[in-house]
Amino acid sequence: MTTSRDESRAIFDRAIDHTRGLSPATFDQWFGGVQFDDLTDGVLSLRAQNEFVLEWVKTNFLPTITDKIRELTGWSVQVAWTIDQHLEAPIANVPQMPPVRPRSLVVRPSTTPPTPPPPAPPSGPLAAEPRAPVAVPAPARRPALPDDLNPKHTFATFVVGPSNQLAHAAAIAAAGGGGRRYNPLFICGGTGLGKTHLVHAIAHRVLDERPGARIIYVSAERFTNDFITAIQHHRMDDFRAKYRVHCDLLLVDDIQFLAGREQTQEEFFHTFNALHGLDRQIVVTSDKYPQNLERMEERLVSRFSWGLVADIQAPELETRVAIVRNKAALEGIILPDDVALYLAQVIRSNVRELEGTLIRLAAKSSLTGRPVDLAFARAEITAAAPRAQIMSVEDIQRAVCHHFHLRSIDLTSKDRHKSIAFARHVAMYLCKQRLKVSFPEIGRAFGNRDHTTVMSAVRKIEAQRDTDPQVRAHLEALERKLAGDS
Ligand SMILES: Nc1ncnc2c1ncn2[C@@H]1O[C@H](COP(=O)(O)OP(=O)(O)OP(=O)(O)O)[C@@H](O)[C@H]1O
Repeated sequence: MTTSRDESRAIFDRAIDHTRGLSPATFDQWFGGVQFDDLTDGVLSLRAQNEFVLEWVKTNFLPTITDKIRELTGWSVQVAWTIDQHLEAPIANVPQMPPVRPRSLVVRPSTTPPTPPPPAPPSGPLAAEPRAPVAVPAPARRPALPDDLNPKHTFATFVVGPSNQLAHAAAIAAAGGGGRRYNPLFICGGTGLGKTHLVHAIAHRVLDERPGARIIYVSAERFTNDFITAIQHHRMDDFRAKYRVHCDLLLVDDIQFLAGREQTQEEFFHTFNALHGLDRQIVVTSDKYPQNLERMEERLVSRFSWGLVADIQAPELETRVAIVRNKAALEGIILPDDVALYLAQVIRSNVRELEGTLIRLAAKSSLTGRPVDLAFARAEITAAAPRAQIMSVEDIQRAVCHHFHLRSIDLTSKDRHKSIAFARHVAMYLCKQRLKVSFPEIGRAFGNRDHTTVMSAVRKIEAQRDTDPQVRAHLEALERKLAGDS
């Protein structure tokens, strides 16, 4: 099939619109450095401003674009690239400033009007910079909070329990609040467990106590986009000054986003070294332990472990109850104790979900005029949540016993017979997979075993799942059973 230039441009535009729709802000950042040349008989000719843009677009966007073109035309698309520093008609118009509201906060020291500088500690990461003239004036009092720093995420609203107390204490120390300070502080844990909350709390605390402190709070994605914009606009000096010099406290959320982004990792490595060398506090969050970060340079991984790695586990029942009560009080929701307990019992996987359910119940209650009582909560949750979410450890134990023809007491007993131990390990693994309860909680439910026993059981089954077809078959059968039964 041969197409006219207009037709091929129209096809390309449709593919591009589709791709832009998936992530408009990121798209515009990148496609300001790409130009369409031609699309003829399955050969797509593109121009990139530099190699870096080319690589990024090729890795992150091209598959979506070429898939869409294939869908529209049936062509199996080949891409021909040219490097051209001076693009005449880039696909996206790049504004002078990054196109999205930066998910970062930079607080610069106050210079005008002259006000007494905030009391600075004699030394340490948050000590005032030598009084270099700074171009951007900032308010002398605590600056207004940007949207991306949630005003509710403070230490005061964070409920501390065994699952998060180390991370909490370390966060307080990182904010200069006493205790041994670790640099970097690496906070890791599953989704919705309070990592971002703690990082915001650090920023709030520092801003309260030292309004002049220069804090950068940034997601790793934002850091990446800033970096790219700086490269595109030849503003690397500004970028480096911002991150390496005019920064007393660097808070980076979701560092796992840097996976496989080698050049950004390299830049972050140097940023890290510069700040660490000046003893400026660095706090990083991640959904994984440093050593489990994939496609991350070894030297970065090792630096992440230089200070303290503090993990957050799924909260225990008591903490969940406290969180849900706290949230209700903050939102002005009247929540009877039995409903708080019920919610905490059935929603274990993450706090975000727990909070979301509470808000949903409150909204439904005000719409229907029904009070949030136990019957109402039960009915709503059963109707709304996928049943897998409200499955309990006991449900999994029951399913495993049924599958392996065991009695439930076998799983909690001290019996080390091979077949019983294997079934027990499988049950522990499924609890970790499906319920996201903490290792200690699982240990308690399996005859008060130590959390390290659970961790090793889970690891064992993970390894066998990948190598042993029989184990995989058991797991698949159980997964099916749980999906059907639950
Ligand atoms: N211990 C806690 N006390 C009070 N609120 C909490 C606690 N843990 C989590 N939350 C709340 O749960 C919600 C999700 O937390 P947060 O956004 O910090 O999770 P996260 O670990 O950063 O997740 P993700 O990795 O998905 O970004 C927030 O509203 C937060 O305030």
